[in-house]
Amino acid sequence: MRFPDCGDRPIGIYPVVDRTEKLRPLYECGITTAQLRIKDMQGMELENEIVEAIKVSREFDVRFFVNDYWELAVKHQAYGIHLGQEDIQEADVQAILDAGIRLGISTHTPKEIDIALGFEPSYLAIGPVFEPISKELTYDPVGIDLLKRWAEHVEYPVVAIGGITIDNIKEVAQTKAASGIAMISGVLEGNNVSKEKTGALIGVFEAYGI
Ligand SMILES: Cc1ncc(COP(=O)(O)OP(=O)(O)O)c(N)n1
Ligand SMILES: Cc1ncsc1CCOP(=O)(O)O
Ligand SMILES: [Mg+2]
Repeated sequence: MRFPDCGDRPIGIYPVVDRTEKLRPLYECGITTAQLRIKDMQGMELENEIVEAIKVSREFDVRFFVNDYWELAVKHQAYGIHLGQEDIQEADVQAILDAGIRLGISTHTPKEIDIALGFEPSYLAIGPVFEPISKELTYDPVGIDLLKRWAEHVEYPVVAIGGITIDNIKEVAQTKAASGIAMISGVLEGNNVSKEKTGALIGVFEAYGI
């Protein structure tokens, strides 16, 4: 079932945004992987957001993932889809594979890692590394040591997520366990993209990451 990989470059700093308008400033900073995670739209408004996001991501040759809405990602040929543990059980995984679209899966425990490995995904996200800022989770923070230990058993690219900001990213990058480091609030100043923070995050990843 193996899903296509994300290419030779590390996934790198991997912003997760709630609106397409946030993507261009991130791409202008040199971001090469990003995700659109919309929780407050539906219908044509949602589909138009995704179509526009795919368009601007292709313009910058960015590896763009859609969160949750796998049918729209397949319909509009997004680069990839990110699904959670519940979503992956309900999705038509074969249809995603047949469409040649990449698949990222969330994990929070060794059991969930084992489940995700069964899908042979393009990457496997592990989190929350620290206390998450933008999402309430029932899972305890994984921490740096377990991130390293769990990632050792994963032969797919690992993405770390959860509470990661410019203040703590160095210790995550130094594990060299994560091909990608994802965040929601870490690239923002209020509700706007901070090019300064984004550039600093990229600098740390390039200096200490894989
Ligand atoms: C890179 C990355 N990792 C984890 C998540 C969380 O996805 P999911 O479990 O589907 O939860 P929601 O984001 O939908 O609340 C993610 N989106 N991206
Ligand atoms: C969606 C998600 N999945 C695990 S933690 C998280 C929220 C990440 O938000 P932040 O980067 O602001 O902590
Ligand atoms: Mg989701």
